[in-house]
Amino acid sequence: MPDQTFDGGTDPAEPEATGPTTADGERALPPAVRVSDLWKRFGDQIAVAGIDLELPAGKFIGLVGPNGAGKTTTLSMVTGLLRPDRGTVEVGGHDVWRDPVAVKSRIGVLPEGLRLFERLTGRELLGYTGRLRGLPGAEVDKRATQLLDVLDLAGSQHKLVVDYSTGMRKKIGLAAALLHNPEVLFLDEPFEGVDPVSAATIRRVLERYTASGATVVFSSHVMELVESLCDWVAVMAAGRIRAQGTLAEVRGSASSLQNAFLELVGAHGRDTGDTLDWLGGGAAR
Ligand SMILES: Nc1ncnc2c1ncn2[C@@H]1O[C@H](COP(=O)(O)OP(=O)(O)OP(=O)(O)O)[C@@H](O)[C@H]1O
Repeated sequence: MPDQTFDGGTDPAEPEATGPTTADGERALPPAVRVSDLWKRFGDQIAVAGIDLELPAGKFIGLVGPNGAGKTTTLSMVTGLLRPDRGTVEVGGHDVWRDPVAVKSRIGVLPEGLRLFERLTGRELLGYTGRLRGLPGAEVDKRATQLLDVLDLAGSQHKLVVDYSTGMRKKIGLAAALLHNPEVLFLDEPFEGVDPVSAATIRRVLERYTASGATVVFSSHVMELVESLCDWVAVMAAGRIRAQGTLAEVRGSASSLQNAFLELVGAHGRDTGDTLDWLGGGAAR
């Protein structure tokens, strides 16, 4: 359990600690997330086509793929927001659809298209979220103060969420997702629309969180970011997993994750030069 993250006590909603890896990292932990034969179809569109994933505990995990690959659909099913057509998902050994309460007490989620209670202030939002999570009021106050401070939102804590910028919304959403000290944190595009200063802040918080034994799973298109942050990567394209493993395994002999990614999704050397021959100052209007 990553309790030292915010100097918090153990979460009363958490019945037992999973325990971090040993200093030498030798002790094998059960996977944080296990996905088996997961499918989702929207009409004629197969968004997720039978994926299997085993996401190791205590790692910073990147789920990458081109637009429309099925990342959001996968994360929505894994976090219990969208019912799969077929397949199973386990978080910490608990089935997401058979045992949703056990799973939801162990996870934090920053979904795509984050919906927040807009007419609350940032501070009120955290207070409300903490009480919904069953935390005592004094503990919620303490953790909220620390999170607002660390995420550089203390000066805006009494502003209504509706008046927050995109980056501030991501940060207050992240604070709400972390408040109950989850074992696994799922983030859909956490750095999109976030300025470099805020991105560095978010990054520091997440690095500290994983260093204490917790697991972060995040989706992104930004390969440099994934390469610099993640220990473990899953590459998705057209609803399937093309590769999964440590960063070194997925990168293979390619010079960068970006190049490995382009190979894996079949986009290397794609030519646009001839098709757009009308585009540019020298071309006929
Ligand atoms: N509610 C829905 N109804 C119909 N089709 C959907 C729905 N949600 C997703 N899809 C389709 O499923 C496929 C996967 O979409 P998804 O949003 O999971 O991809 P993604 O990898 O998250 O993409 P992006 O990186 O662009 O956010 C796409 O073809 C998309 O159009």
